[in-house]
Amino acid sequence: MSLSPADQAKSAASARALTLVEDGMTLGLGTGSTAGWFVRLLSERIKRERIRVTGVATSSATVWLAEELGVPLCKLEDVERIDLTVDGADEFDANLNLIKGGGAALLQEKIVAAASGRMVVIADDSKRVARLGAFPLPVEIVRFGWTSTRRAVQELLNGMDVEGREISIRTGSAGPLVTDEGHFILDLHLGQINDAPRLASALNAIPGVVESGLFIDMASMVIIGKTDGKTEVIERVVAPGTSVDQAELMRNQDS
Ligand SMILES: O=C[C@H](O)[C@H](O)[C@H](O)COP(=O)(O)O
Repeated sequence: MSLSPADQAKSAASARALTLVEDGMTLGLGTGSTAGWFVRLLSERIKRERIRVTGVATSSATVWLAEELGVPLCKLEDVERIDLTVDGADEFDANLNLIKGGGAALLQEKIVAAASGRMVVIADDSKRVARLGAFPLPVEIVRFGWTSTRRAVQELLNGMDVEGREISIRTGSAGPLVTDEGHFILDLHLGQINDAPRLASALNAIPGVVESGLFIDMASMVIIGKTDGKTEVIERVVAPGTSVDQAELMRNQDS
């Protein structure tokens, strides 16, 4: 079966991430089309090599896919720690900060990433940006009083160093889309975010905001799949959680 260039890139990044998986690991399984490739390749390796790994899914969609493919799952509440999480992203920058949540799974994804020893992002080149913000930033909010929360987010944006300030409520087939955790999603059309860590903290301080799709200092590696099947790895040398200013990034070209 010949793959489209996009799938070739996603599968190359996923195959490279799979080399980080060791027998006995507990794995965070991300959500989205790229993470879906990883789950598929993982399932093939489990069958081929009989490795024993357990997955913690980050959405109902990933639970469904993993169960369909025979990848063993457990709940996050049943494990003390996740060894490695592999997930996609909507954007990443040179500091390995991310925008996630295009598929509405940002909350479980962030909880799982935070519980992981290591978060590895798999992506194609289209996700690489000089500054985050061209992709609308998803913000998960509770349904109660959601218009008040939207107003508070709007007021916050008026004082923030961003290019655009439009906010939309994400809709599904029957009104506002409801996430796996029962919340709504606001999409913030910001164009360019000039201080992502500051915006992330300020959003999280608004009552009614559950989480934003800004993943700051959480990823330790981004694997970029290319349409020719090659990969490029960008790795954070210092431990995740260390400030961006101190982070030294290392680039490797792979074949
Ligand atoms: O909520 C969805 C996730 O954050 C996805 O990982 C993200 O949207 C990237 O998805 P894809 O790999 O399909 O571009």
